[in-house]
Amino acid sequence: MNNDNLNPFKIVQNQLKDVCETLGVEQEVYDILCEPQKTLEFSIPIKMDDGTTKVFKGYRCQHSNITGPFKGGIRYHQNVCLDEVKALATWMTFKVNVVGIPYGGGKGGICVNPKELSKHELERLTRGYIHAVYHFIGPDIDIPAPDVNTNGEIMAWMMDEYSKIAGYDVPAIVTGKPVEIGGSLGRTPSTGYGVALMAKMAAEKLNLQLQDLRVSVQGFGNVGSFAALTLQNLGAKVIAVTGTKGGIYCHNEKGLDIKSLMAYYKEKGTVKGFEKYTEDCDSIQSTDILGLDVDVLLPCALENVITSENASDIRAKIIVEGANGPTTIEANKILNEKGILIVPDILANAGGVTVSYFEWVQNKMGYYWTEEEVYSKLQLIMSKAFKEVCEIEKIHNVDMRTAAYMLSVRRIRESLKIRGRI
Ligand SMILES: NC(=O)C1=CN([C@@H]2O[C@H](COP(=O)(O)OP(=O)(O)OC[C@H]3O[C@@H](n4cnc5c(N)ncnc54)[C@H](OP(=O)(O)O)[C@@H]3O)[C@@H](O)[C@H]2O)C=CC1
Ligand SMILES: O=C(O)CCC(=O)C(=O)O
Repeated sequence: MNNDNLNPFKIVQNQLKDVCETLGVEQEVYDILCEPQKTLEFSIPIKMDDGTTKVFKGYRCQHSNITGPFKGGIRYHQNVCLDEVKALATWMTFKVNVVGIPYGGGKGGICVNPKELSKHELERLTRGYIHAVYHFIGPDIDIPAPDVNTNGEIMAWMMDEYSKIAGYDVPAIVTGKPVEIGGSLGRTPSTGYGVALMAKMAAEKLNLQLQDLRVSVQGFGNVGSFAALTLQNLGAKVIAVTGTKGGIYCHNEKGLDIKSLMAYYKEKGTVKGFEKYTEDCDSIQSTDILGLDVDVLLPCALENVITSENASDIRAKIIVEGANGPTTIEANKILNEKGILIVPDILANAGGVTVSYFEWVQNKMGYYWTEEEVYSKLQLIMSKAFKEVCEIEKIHNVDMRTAAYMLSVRRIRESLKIRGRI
């Protein structure tokens, strides 16, 4: 029986409460940020391929636009619910303010297992979602993007449907679009790239050499795969990867060949079975990933995977949270006591929204940057945020998560003050 608080919205409210107390800010800061500004909950009926009609539950939550338009992804998953969407939207507000980009926080989702839908059903569902939120979102109001089980193709359908209703092309309505229709170079790998960059900076902080690092990755979707690839390109060895159906572990000194694993995943939709095609590789259970003997652990799947029940098994020196909310509050305490360095989600996975911001800026200018420009601007923003968080960590003798929240809440408070809201 797990006694951890597993409600992500309660978790983020607790995180906010703690940081407001640590900073000693006005009660109004907590009162304004502890609930979203607006949340839309709706039904999306769609015609299935067999002629029947099914109704899906959809959400879009606008947590705060005090520092800019609401911004955040849309998740398609069978566990999507109101409190999860509210939590993810709230984390977005803190995330954009850690990296200092001019956005607020939002998030959306549909309660659906997209793997059970045909491509045509998925397209109708996506277009139905846009019909439901059309009057709620806008390129200067609330800008969706990809999250779990959504991708460039889905963003293209969203942009197309919004533009059809508007009567003209509105590329800046979503980010994470294919480059052919106004997407930014580098957006697809950006979250994983940023996670890898944060792992590199965390290793440097502990005086560890990248070449000596053994890395494990939970989740091999957009974030996990590009984090693994980037770390391998930087010289680290990725020795284990898992997904929902199981995973793989590599015994040799070189680690997994991530490019081949990505090609395998693209074809099969799972990492399971890759061991049959690779030397020195075994299959492992999904749950085995956390306790492996590695230097760096990258949780890149879902919330609440590191709990008080498994935190003491973790042997990594560094955890870089690619996923949003992978660590419960109770587990965080155990990991801190063990002296594990955690780069928190609101910093670690901010590379995605940062390049989304670049995409939106490029859409507004109608002028597009090279990949090198995108990556160099991303590196500047993320390494600056990492250093600012470390500075607060040192001055206040707190962990990196608390420091990241302190940096973010201070910035939001400043905006509230200047705008005359408090
Ligand atoms: N996409 C983005 O730009 C951003 C995403 N994030 C966060 O990163 C996380 C991952 O998102 P993303 O990569 O986009 O999502 P994807 O849908 O691309 O991939 C999700 C991955 O997680 C795996 N997974 C799900 N549940 C489990 C589990 N219990 N154990 C092991 N693996 C599991 C899936 O396995 P399988 O392969 O078997 O389906 C899949 O590989 C989420 O928390 C998301 O909110 C954060 C910032 C930006
Ligand atoms: O790219 C974006 O706008 C948001 C990505 C996202 O949903 C996240 O950072 O969790």
